[in-house]
Amino acid sequence: MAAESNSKSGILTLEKVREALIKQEDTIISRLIQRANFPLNSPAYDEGKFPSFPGSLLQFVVKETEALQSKVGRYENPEEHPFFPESLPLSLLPPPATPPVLHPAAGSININEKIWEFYFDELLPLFAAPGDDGSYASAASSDLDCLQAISRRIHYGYYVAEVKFKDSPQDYEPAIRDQDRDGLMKLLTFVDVEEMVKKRVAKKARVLGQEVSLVDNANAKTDKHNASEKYKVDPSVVSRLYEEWIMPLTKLVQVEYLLRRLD
Ligand SMILES: C=C(O[C@@H]1C=C(C(=O)O)C=C[C@H]1O)C(=O)O
Repeated sequence: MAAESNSKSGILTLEKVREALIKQEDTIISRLIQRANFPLNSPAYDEGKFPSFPGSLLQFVVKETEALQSKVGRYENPEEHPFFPESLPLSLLPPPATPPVLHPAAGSININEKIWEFYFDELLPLFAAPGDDGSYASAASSDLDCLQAISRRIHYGYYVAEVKFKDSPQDYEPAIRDQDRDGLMKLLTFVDVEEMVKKRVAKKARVLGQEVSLVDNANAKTDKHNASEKYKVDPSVVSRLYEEWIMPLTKLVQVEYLLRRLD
């Protein structure tokens, strides 16, 4: 998957980086909707359930998919990280010709373990209905699609951090020299932007996840936010995903990157 053009061109502005994050919202929400087409399908996550695989069916799907994607250069993009980095095959393509935009520190910051944990332990049960319809391969591929979109969004924090640093090195450098995590967190946090993000993603979940029918529903016409209206993924879950996990982890990536930015 190609990185957005701003990450390749070297002309990084906060506006462009934020535009890229906004586009990624659509991808994340569409993928959650896709996963919600299947019930939880818990046997896909049981280790040893299928003797043909060493771990769970899900782990098998993720490892095999990542091996293939690694060979075609997916992980040459700094914002793309594998969930199983151990013994991945190398890319068969020549390295990217464009000069790197980021400090090399980006390569050593991978918080996919945290992402994996919250996705399976907390998020998935909030939007996948209980039950088992036997379509384990589809559910597992769909999980990987969600995980990759969320991971990419969170690790995009490198670009956010880089552009904020370049815009005001005089503010960031003292905090970096003091290795002051709290100070950096304060500098890079924009509460009003975060509030807008939460509202926008809930709205997108309402628009992208509405049931479309040829018959007009009188209630839907008069009350767009009717509580009885059914969405494919609950908009409040999407808003919570951003509030509790995506935005805090994007900021964690920013802090980790900035702490190493002067190395
Ligand atoms: C990503 C940014 O940094 C922080 C994290 C945000 C996010 O993850 O959406 C939003 C606002 C900031 O507090 C930004 O400023 O756009």
